[in-house]
Amino acid sequence: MSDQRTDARAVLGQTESLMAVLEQWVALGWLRPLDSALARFLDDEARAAGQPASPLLLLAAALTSHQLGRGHVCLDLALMAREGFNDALSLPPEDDDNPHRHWLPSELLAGIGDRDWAQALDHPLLVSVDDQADGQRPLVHHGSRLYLKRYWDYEQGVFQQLATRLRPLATLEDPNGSGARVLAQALAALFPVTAAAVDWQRVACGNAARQGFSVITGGPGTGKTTTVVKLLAALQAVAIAGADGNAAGRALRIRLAAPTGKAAARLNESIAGAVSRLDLTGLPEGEAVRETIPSEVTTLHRLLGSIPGSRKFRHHRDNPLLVDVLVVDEASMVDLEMMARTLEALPTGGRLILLGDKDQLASVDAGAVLGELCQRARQAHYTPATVAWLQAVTGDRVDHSLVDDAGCRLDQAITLLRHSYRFDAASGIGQLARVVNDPEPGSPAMAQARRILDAGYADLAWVPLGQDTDERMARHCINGGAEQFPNDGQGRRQRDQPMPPPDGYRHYLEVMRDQQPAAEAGITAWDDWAAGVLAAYGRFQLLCALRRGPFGVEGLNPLIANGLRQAGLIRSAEGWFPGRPVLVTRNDYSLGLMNGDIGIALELPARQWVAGQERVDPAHLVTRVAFPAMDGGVRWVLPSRLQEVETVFAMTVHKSQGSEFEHTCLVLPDRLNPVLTRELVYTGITRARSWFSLLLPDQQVLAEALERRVTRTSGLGEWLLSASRLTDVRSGPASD
Ligand SMILES: Nc1ncnc2c1ncn2[C@@H]1O[C@H](COP(=O)(O)OP(=O)(O)OP(=O)(O)O)[C@@H](O)[C@H]1O
Repeated sequence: MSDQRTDARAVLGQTESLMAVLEQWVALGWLRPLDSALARFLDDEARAAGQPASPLLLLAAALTSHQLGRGHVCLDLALMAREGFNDALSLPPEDDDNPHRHWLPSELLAGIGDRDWAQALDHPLLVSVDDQADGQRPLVHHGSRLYLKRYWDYEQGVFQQLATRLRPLATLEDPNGSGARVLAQALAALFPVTAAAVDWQRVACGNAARQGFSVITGGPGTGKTTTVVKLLAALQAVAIAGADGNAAGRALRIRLAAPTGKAAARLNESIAGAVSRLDLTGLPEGEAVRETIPSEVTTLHRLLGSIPGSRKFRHHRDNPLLVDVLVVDEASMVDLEMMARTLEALPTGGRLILLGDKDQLASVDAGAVLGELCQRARQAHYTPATVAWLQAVTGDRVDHSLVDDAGCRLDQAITLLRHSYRFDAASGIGQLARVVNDPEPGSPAMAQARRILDAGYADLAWVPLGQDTDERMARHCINGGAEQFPNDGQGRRQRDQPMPPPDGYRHYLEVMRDQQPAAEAGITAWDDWAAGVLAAYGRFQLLCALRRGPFGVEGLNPLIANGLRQAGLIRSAEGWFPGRPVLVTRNDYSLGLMNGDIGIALELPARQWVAGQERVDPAHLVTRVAFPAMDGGVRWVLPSRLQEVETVFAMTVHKSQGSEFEHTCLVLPDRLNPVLTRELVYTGITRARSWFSLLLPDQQVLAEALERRVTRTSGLGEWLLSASRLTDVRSGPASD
């Protein structure tokens, strides 16, 4: 051991030795080339300035970059020492089976203490200490955390922006003032039924109306969309009545956005439905309010005006958005950088309302902003002043167990919707999501999940895969696995209508084959057919945790495609075969396609212009990819124009965020992997609307996944929850 420590000292005593270890970690796939390149770059810069950096500092820089690649905003030195270096850094990766590894982080860093870090990080050219972080030094050291400067700036930007907005608006702060009275009337009209229990949707409307920044969070079907539409109606009622301090009678400019095109399209649909269902009869402004609520949802990138080839946007602090209220749905998918850019582009008096499920997987890129903001949502921590205001304005009396004299400003801005209207007590999907997300203390989450899975819920099936794994997976995904559900998936009803049994991929391919228009049919018939195929595709989706391996996208896609070909449902398993579903993996602004959009390749007659009219040419068949258009129609794209797409018979749970499918099937791998966590399983389950099936090669993998939570290192939650940090913004209400 002491020999090893001496060797480790030697590695950390010489830059070239350290760089050799970093290069080896890159070769093993433990670090990204980017991570070691950063260390090399910093070393060159420091040498050029005649102030060489210590190898320990270079190692810290490479590890900070490594952590960013894993979604952590910074490297937490104290946490690393506490949790163990290898665990905190996930090195070696769990799927690493290379027997010839060299150094482990725990071996290199054994015996490195606070003093060593402090000495190493004391480098005036490379590292600023938080309060001088306005310079250009590439790293920022704050407490036990080390940041790349850019991410420090994002975190501080989000913190500062939220801190200034986290206060009651002056026009609404007094519950007896005219603004609050108009709001109370609007809420009474929008929520006419007064139940004995607290109506959390009404509380959410009150809370969100009260301040410049708010979050409405809740699981699937808890009514986030329904609530935000009522909230917008209430805000417009107050604005039109001139009770919000804005120019009298002017309706608010509202914009709705989501992080991906797919999520935007889905919200587009559900918002339009919720707006049309709004009962406005009790509002003095009545129907006039409906017209002031937009139902068009855009992506955040489009809203902010992305500039191709740049991380910058057209809208920023000096060119803010022209909005009074910005609603961002699926906010769990918004990473720290995007949140910083969005807040920066919001005008000073503009409100931001975030909607999302705090328990879903965090964004792929660094940061878990929604999760951090909502850490204390379950216990609410509302102050007596908030509770009194809510009671005066909404009529709801929040239970005393949720009251906290010491609640901070952030707590007051968060509302958790606590009742699912989609999944009642008879829903296995709802029950399973609940125990996976929030198991009762005292017994393993797996035991609780098994109890639900074995309870015979009509909407749940689980299939332990043993022999003939490939064949069973393919059969399940092609035919829908109805026989795995109680009563063979027969006899369920939905809104008093009989419900068809769960589908697999066979369904949309049969729609494609059986409903294909006659060759000479007109353009509309072909468009309607494509829309029907796309809708049918949405009835089933296979989700998996990984990209690689037999249980990842790369193994499952050919497995399913070959199965479909053998079943005679597609004619080829490769290339642009008719029926190939594709997922867009990168935004393509020229085509108007967004990361996450799904299209299907279809064969149809070519179109040509004859005498000023577009006609089909039945003699000439072409392949085009149909994508759903925002207006409910179809957009056709030439396959050759699609550069960044992949077949999507199997989709990772990460990619599925923001989407829902009638029947969702989740397959887990046969061995543990770092991405397998409770959040991943929860997100997979909650993509299911009516049927959920789980394919398990090894139950132990599920058991272990359910015991692991995603933790992301960042300072945002701590900054926002720290009362002392908020004293400067507690000095008084904001002006509107
Ligand atoms: N207060 C309510 N009373 C009765 N039904 C409701 C209520 N609120 C919502 N619903 C119904 O519950 C379903 C889900 O609502 P909604 O789409 O608003 O939830 P969500 O949280 O946005 O869902 P998602 O999980 O899709 O994001 C809808 O059918 C809606 O009409």
